[in-house]
Amino acid sequence: MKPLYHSDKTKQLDIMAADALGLDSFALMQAAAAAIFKHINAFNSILVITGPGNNGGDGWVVAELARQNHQQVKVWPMQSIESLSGDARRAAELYQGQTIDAKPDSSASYDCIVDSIFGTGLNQAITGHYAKVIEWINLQASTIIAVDIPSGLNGSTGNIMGVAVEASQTISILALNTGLFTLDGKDCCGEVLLERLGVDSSCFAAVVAPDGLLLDQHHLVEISGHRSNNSHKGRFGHVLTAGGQAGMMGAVLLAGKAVLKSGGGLATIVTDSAHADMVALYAPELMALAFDGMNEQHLNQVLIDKQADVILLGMGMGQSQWSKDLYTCCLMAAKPLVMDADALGILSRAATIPDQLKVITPHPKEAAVLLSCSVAAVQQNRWASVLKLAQKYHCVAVLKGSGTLISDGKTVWCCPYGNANLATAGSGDVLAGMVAGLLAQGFSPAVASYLAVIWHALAGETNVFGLTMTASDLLNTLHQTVK
Ligand SMILES: NC(=O)C1=CN([C@@H]2O[C@H](COP(=O)(O)OP(=O)(O)OC[C@H]3O[C@@H](n4cnc5c(N)ncnc54)[C@H](OP(=O)(O)O)[C@@H]3O)[C@@H](O)[C@H]2O)[C@@H](O)CC1
Ligand SMILES: Nc1ncnc2c1ncn2[C@@H]1O[C@H](COP(=O)(O)OP(=O)(O)O)[C@@H](O)[C@H]1O
Ligand SMILES: [K+]
Repeated sequence: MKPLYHSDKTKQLDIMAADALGLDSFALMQAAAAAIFKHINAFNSILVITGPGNNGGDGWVVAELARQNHQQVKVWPMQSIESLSGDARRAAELYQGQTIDAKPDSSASYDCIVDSIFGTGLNQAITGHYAKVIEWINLQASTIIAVDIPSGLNGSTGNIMGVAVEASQTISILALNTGLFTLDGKDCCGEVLLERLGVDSSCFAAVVAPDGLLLDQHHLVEISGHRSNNSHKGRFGHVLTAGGQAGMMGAVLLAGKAVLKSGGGLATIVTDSAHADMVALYAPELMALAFDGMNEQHLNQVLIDKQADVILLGMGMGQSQWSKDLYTCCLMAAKPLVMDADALGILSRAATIPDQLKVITPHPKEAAVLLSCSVAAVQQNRWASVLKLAQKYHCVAVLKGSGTLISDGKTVWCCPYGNANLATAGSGDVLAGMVAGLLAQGFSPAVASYLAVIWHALAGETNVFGLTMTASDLLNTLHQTVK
């Protein structure tokens, strides 16, 4: 897994890399620019837009390399050369080519625009002239290559600070920033490429602790690779999936089916007595158990008789007295618990956190309730929010959304896959069922969570349904990613 760093660690990493390579800071800038230049050396016409700091410095060096390569290149500096300092000033002074001092007229077109306005040094919302230039960049049909970070994107959190470049490609230098992969990061970055400059950034990890780890689809081999032929369904766990009050039966059915689709051996739906008989009509492979709010003892007996390995609680459960009874009853069973949806509201008001709670799977609004803050506060720093969730509830937290984050309270894993086609009713219920299904098969809570998130996101991203995809379609395409 590639380490991810908040952007305030960049300077420290730059110094370590320069040391490791035996370079001074200007030679490091030249090395960074040479690595970026490899990605633009085939374009005919290039406009490099440079900012006030070292990100701009990179741009000036790139432009000079393009000029020496006989490409048509112009620099549009956002600041006069005299106002620059340090390495950026030196880079600008070494540039021998043309500059422009205003927006190109509409007849001029460039195959490629290099965005080297701001990188890790962005420290406030972009306004005024800079904002207008970024808005202009986003209207161009050119290939837009962002140096290090798309200008305007907060490299740590993935928030757009006023306005941000929407790049075709982002070429990160030395290490990847956390903000490239969550919230607005994915929309701003396009394809993310890492240029290590010959330094293995994993060797930094012992000195500068990463703020996150980037998940990779290769982890999915862990799912299909662990089954012996001489095994039976009892070996793959039994999940009790509890919820589904009137009008929301579908949620618990999707979750229960996802338990089986993700390889769980047995799945029982615990639901309102009014619908329990309908479960088999939806999916005959599911078992059903009626809960009428009064017979806790009966449910407990079943939990023991059926030897449920995991309880998944909350999908379509509501917040009524029946819901609270079901919550209480499921907790009495003292089985590993996964909580989603309505169970999270009850958990947020509960006097105690159950010891057996293993995983919570909130979307940002549910996370806000769990952390007693606003949705904006959760999203303002998803990295800090997921850590807080895991630490407060002593379990693995899955903070869903674009760039889902998973944490066990120490490490944060980030899933770079998935797209907005997953923003469809019930897709979170499918994810919760997958987490529980993998947990029941013996994966640890953290591994079950991140494997389910990768699998779910890839299935959503790669299936043929596109935006017509429903949660049921998603269930039916899981096999295309893992068999
Ligand atoms: N040797 C190295 O160091 C290497 C560095 N490398 C490259 O350097 C980048 C980091 O460089 P950096 O630290 O200079 O930051 P960068 O993003 O260029 O700009 C900071 C400037 O922007 C200004 N500013 C900030 N926000 C603003 C706003 N909203 N509106 C207006 N102005 C704003 C801020 O002003 P200040 O607030 O300080 O007055 C300051 O002047 C990194 O991403 C990588 O590309 C590589 O070459 C490898 C070697
Ligand atoms: N824009 C997006 N990009 C990637 N994944 C998304 C996006 N929007 C939603 N998702 C994923 O879809 C699922 C939606 O879950 P949730 O909001 O709980 O929906 P529901 O309650 O309808 O099941 C989560 O796994 C979430 O990460
Ligand atoms: K940039």
